[in-house]
Amino acid sequence: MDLLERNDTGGIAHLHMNAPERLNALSDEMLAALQAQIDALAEDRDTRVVILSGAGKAFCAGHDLKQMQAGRQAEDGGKAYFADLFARCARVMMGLQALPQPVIAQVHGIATAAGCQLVATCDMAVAAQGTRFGVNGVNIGLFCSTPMVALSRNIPRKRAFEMLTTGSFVEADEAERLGLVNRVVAPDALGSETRALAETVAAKLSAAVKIGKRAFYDQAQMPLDQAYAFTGEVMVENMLWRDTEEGISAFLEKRPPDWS
Ligand SMILES: C/C=C/C(=O)SCCNC(=O)CCNC(=O)[C@H](O)C(C)(C)COP(=O)(O)OP(=O)(O)OC[C@H]1O[C@@H](n2cnc3c(N)ncnc32)[C@H](O)[C@@H]1OP(=O)(O)O
Repeated sequence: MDLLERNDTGGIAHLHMNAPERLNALSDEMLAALQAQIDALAEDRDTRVVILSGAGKAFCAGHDLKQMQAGRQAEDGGKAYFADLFARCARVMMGLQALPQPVIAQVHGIATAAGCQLVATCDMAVAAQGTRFGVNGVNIGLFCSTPMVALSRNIPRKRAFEMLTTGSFVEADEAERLGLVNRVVAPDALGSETRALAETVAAKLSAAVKIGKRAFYDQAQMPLDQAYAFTGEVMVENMLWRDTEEGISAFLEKRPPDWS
């Protein structure tokens, strides 16, 4: 059984973390497996949408605490290992955001610490009722500074700060109100609802979704005037495609588009 299973159907790549005995903790091996899939997906022209889920009773419980304790046995107390670990984790998170395809987290059970960071990093998320979200590193004396980057950019500042400093969990309904997840569904409908969202996006003109995803994050870094100038250029490029001409013609002629 692979640590990270991949199943491709209908232009949707489903990545399934499969280390339930450690609640899919982000071990060195799990980070490497995620990075390998990110590298492959970045070059994959057939995949339109990615789903990320976890096996067992939790989506992901953050960094692997057993490996972290082992890492500190090195002569330098683990300094080099930890620096490398957080750099590798950051590369995975930034890689997910930089993927051309939208990534949807399919979340159940618990998503905590770097696991909650994964949810915040994904472009969209669907959660099962009963899922709990936290950044509870502070409970073990480890402030979740790197998860803070994604969390503070995705939910209101004061609520992010409270989660980081109290280590307390947020229930699924509140996660939806905060915008950490798009929707909360019955546990037995989690797979089908996530798949339906993925299929809706996969049915759009993939090239448009892909330049749109890149522009979504790039423009967020810019002052207002630059953001309008930049997104205007993106739209000009998009308008010049034959498939966009076809999409507009199809609308005007009241027929489905026939994209290349
Ligand atoms: C900058 C970012 C930093 C980080 O990400 S640091 C990691 C921070 N993460 C945590 O502090 C979470 C630690 N885990 C927990 O607090 C609890 O778990 C949960 C609340 C998530 C779930 O509790 P429950 O449902 O009671 O499960 P269970 O019996 O504690 O866990 C099942 C098995 O999974 C192992 N496990 C859980 N989390 C981790 C982890 N993060 N790294 C490695 N192993 C983990 C346990 O030890 C245990 O294993 P066994 O059955 O052998 O006793």
